[in-house]
Amino acid sequence: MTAYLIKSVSVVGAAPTDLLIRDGVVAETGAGLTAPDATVIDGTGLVALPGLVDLHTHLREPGREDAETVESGSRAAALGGYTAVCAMANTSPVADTAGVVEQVWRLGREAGLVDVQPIGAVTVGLAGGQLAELGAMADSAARVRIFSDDGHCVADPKLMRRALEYVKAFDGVIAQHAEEPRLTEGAQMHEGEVSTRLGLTGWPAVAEEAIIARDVLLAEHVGSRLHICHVSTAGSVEVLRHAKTRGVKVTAEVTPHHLLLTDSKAETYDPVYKVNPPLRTATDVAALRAALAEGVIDIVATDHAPHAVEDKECEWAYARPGMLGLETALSIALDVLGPQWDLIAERMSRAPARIAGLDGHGLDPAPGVPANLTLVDPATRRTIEPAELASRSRNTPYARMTLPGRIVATFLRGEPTVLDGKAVR
Ligand SMILES: NC(=O)N[C@@H](CC(=O)O)C(=O)O
Repeated sequence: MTAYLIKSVSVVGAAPTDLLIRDGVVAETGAGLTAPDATVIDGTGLVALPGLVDLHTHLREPGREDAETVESGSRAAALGGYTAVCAMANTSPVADTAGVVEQVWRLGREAGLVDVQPIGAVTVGLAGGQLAELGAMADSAARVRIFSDDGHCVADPKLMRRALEYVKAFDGVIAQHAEEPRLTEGAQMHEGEVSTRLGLTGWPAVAEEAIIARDVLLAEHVGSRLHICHVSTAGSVEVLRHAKTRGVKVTAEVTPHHLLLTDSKAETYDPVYKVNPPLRTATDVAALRAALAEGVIDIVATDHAPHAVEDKECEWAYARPGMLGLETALSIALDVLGPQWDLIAERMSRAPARIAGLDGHGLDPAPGVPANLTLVDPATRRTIEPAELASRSRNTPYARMTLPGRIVATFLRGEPTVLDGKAVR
């Protein structure tokens, strides 16, 4: 195993120091380190962060390997500074059995570029009718702790209650896609001034807020852990604030795109901006940013949703919802939050690792800690070219935008997955 000596790097924004990586761990930190056998990396101007952890990634394997595979998604993740991703269950077949979650887990190990932690479905086939084999998935080699029907809401309150009760036994968490389906029938975009003008059916904010309100009360009643996927409205923030004040065990995520883009993008009729939940208003964006800074929203999660060209480059009404996220998330966070490195480390690494219970991840580089880390160059700006992305899909909403920050290197247990901004394999 090669040793790496990173010279003069700022660890999470602190004064520059040297980091020696050896045998999979951070062996030493301090000024003026030497190690004749180590490969030296000049860290001047770079920031070392604990490897990023994504709680919400769609890897599309099994079933839609034309859009993404575990390997291509893992490479995109590593290039984005990630060392662990949680793979959503809406594959084909659905990850609702021990067999499928073990398959995804094994493919992740074989790719070896990030730790892939499968998420299990809450209900059989994501159909919302009966609970999936939560216990078997938890006991499997994949050790599933997060369950989600993401893409679909667990709309039946009784099933949601059962699921919360079930996972409590092993400190699992239900990650809810909060969307009251009766309120979003035929919805194409956020319900508001722009949807009225464009004549597109709206997805009202209340469809999200009503489910979050119901589920924080259920989680409180059961005493179980609830996580809310892709929070998108100012009203949701208020419901979450209330729940947290009451001590409900609820955590929440926001996506990079909901922190940056608004429903005005729909005016282009370019389906690259079609996503679930939809892009909202500038007021919502401001509330989400404030909630993230304050901690009412715990984490940034990408909702990386790759889609094949034929599913995106068509009429708006027929396009699938979803956007790429892994290779641009850190840049968007830097753009939105500025160089608040401790906040970025907390919201994109430490907190998601805690929620997912991922050992060895989300730990600041320090002696003895597994060397899962990423090196960021905050001074470089780069222009996003879809053709250059490692993802198999091209549906990035940031095409040809110039964004701050470049991932220079990523290490997974001491081995580089990215060096000089390029995937090692
Ligand atoms: N977020 C998205 O817009 N799409 C997700 C699932 C979903 O609809 O939430 C996907 O799997 O493509």
